[in-house]
Amino acid sequence: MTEEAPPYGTGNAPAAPSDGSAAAPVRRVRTHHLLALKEEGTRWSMLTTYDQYTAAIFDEAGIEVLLIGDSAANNVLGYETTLPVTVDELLPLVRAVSGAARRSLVIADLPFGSYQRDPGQAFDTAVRFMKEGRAHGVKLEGGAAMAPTIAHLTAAGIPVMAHIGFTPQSEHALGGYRVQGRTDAGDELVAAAKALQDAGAFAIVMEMVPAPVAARATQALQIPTVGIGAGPDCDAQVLVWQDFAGLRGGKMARFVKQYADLRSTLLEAARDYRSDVVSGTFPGPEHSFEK
Ligand SMILES: Nc1nc(=O)c2c([nH]1)NC[C@@H]1CN(c3ccc(C(=O)N[C@@H](CCC(=O)O)C(=O)O)cc3)CN21
Ligand SMILES: CC(C)C(=O)C(=O)O
Ligand SMILES: [Mg+2]
Repeated sequence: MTEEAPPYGTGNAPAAPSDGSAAAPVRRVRTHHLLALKEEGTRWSMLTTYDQYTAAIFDEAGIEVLLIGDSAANNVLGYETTLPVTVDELLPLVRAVSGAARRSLVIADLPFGSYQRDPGQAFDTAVRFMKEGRAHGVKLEGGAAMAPTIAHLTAAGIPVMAHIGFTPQSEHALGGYRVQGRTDAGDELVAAAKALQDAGAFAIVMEMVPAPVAARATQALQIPTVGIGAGPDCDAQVLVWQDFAGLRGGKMARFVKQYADLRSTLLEAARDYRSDVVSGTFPGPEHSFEK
């Protein structure tokens, strides 16, 4: 006897395409594919995601890499910055995303304080994200000082995405949310990118870096650069999903382009629903059980 699937959730199983077609076997995006894309001059995209439904949708759309950002701190959990979020808070989100993504590469962001002590601490945290969260790799913030940590993780078979420029976990040391690598600090940024590549990183996020500096780093590296506020010449781009989909209100950073207006859509839907409930229009007979 076959049981019908309940009309909710996915049981965290790989999502079937929304057109109702049978789930065809798909090939997972791998880090070496991203390197090959750079070699052939093809750009690729990354979005943050923190739950199974957005993960399944972005996967179906062909987004090559899904990042469970530590930005879940401010975009999901309601903290002001990324600093307070813990490994235990991020792990269930990582598990939700990796369970729903069939094709996208799933990368977990290591939160503040979970990897900076030494390479051993970074290893322990990365292993938790890969064993318990089923991530395919991790991302960590920091310049050349992170090279030994990246070398240690990659030697253990853990793909590592680096993150330089404006690194939000260091906002108090960097003096706030500002563009990094202006003037002669640009040379330092390119040098750091090379050091992280040499340590084994498979890609490097460059956040809020002047476009010419990001272009120079992109040209100097074999591994792909992933820009966010780093101009048009990076090999890939990343945005926080609530920014790109217009879910959150408020002032957006300059680097955000809004591709939808989900906040307005949901606001209108919630108002309509409430008004139907108050007026007695919902539920109707079609939503009721006669016996
Ligand atoms: N929703 C969201 N989007 C993000 O891009 C994001 C997060 N959250 N959380 C973690 C970090 C923090 N990030 C931020 C936050 C603020 C600015 C910002 O205020 N930028 C201004 C000032 C730039 C300047 O003048 O130097 C801007 O206009 O871009 C930038 C990046 C990027 N990340
Ligand atoms: C913005 C991306 C790169 C990030 O680190 C995050 O969302 O946490
Ligand atoms: Mg982050």
